Amino acid sequence: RLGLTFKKDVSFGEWYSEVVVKSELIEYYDISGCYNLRPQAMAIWETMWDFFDAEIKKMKIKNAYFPMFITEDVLQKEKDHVEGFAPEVAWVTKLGQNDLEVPIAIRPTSETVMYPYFAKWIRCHQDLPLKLNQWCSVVRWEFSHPTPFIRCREFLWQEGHTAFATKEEADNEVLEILELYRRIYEEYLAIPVVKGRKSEFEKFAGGLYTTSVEAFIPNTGRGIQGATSHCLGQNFAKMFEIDFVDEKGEKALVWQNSWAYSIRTIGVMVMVHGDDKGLVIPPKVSAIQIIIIPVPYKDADMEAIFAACSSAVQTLQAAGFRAEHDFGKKSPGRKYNDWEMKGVPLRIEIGQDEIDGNQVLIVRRDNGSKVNVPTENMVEHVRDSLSNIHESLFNAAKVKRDACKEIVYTWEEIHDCTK
Ligand SMILES: O=C(C[C@H]1NCCC[C@H]1O)Cn1cnc2c(c1=O)CCCC2
Ligand SMILES: [Mg+2]
Repeated sequence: RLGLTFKKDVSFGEWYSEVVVKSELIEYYDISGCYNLRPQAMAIWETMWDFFDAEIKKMKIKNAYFPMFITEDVLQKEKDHVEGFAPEVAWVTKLGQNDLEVPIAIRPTSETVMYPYFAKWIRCHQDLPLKLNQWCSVVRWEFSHPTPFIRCREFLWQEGHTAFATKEEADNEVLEILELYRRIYEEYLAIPVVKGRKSEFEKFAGGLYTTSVEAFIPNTGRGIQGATSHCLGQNFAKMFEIDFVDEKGEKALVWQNSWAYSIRTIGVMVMVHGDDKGLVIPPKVSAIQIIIIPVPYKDADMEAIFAACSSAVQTLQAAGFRAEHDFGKKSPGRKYNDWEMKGVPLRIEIGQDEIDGNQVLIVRRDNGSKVNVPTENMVEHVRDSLSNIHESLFNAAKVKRDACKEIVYTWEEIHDCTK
């Protein structure tokens, strides 16, 4: 069946579940809360990964990889706040037919895995700062309604874990990382976010303070946490005895941060920009930025049309764009629907008219605008269109968010803006 059966503004939840599948981002899996991430989604994740990984390397943060399994006694070490999460922790209790003597937890996050070794590796102030990151998946057996990308039982994320000699260094890094999260949302996903500090009640229980970037989902009228950057203070240093001999020869506890963003970013992108024709992918993160489609006609010169499509792809790829052609057997109309469903930002149609006029027809996914462009201006028109698409997606999202933003000065004024 062509197109979506659910309308975004009528049945948002059903629309979301349908569009992530029909756009080929996700395939549902037979374990609730787990999903197959298909190449289109992986390409979006990789684009953000490339940006963030390059940026943290500039900050001299190194990637490592720690085991996913945690013994019970180590996990309980962080008992105060793990208690609150205990139901979410998945345990390995059997190997083959045999029960395990001691059950082993699957990491829901890696503080308890890493920090005993931070204690071992940090002896004196020359060992500081210790700044590690890992790209991995974590498991949290959530019981509330699972949602692809947004609330999964296993999800891809990065988790950064850093240790410093001084609070000042930690405070600075918390905000440097938060700025990178803002950039991921605003510069890559065209989604406006609000930076802020969580209340004592909402902060990460194990930390000193929590900062986050908050996005907004117009269809639910609710904010959503986009990514978090925590200062842990010396809480974990006390718990895991992570101390060092400072310049004065005295023992001191380290100051730590931990920070993460996950594939939830992709879910927010779908929710904010998608429409009733399917996905709308911001150009920076789209695996294919321009799809070129030949438009056959009864007595058209198909050879010339296919050749023009291939050369347009070459030209655009040479200019640094991710361009592909669709020479499939489907009708042009079917192809338009399929690529609109997949959210490709620009479509170029080339038929006999375009051959005769030495031009291309460029169609924008976000606003459906169509324009004939002389072939020699194609590259610069594509460049302008892609950056304009990003801007207009961002501005549209900002207008919707600001319509639901109120500045309040008293607790009484806080109310649900969808009412
Ligand atoms: O994971 C964090 C804090 C921190 N972990 C590392 C990356 C940044 C930040 O998310 C909070 N948290 C959330 N969820 C859980 C735990 C938990 O500590 C521990 C038990 C299972 C579920
Ligand atoms: Mg949770």
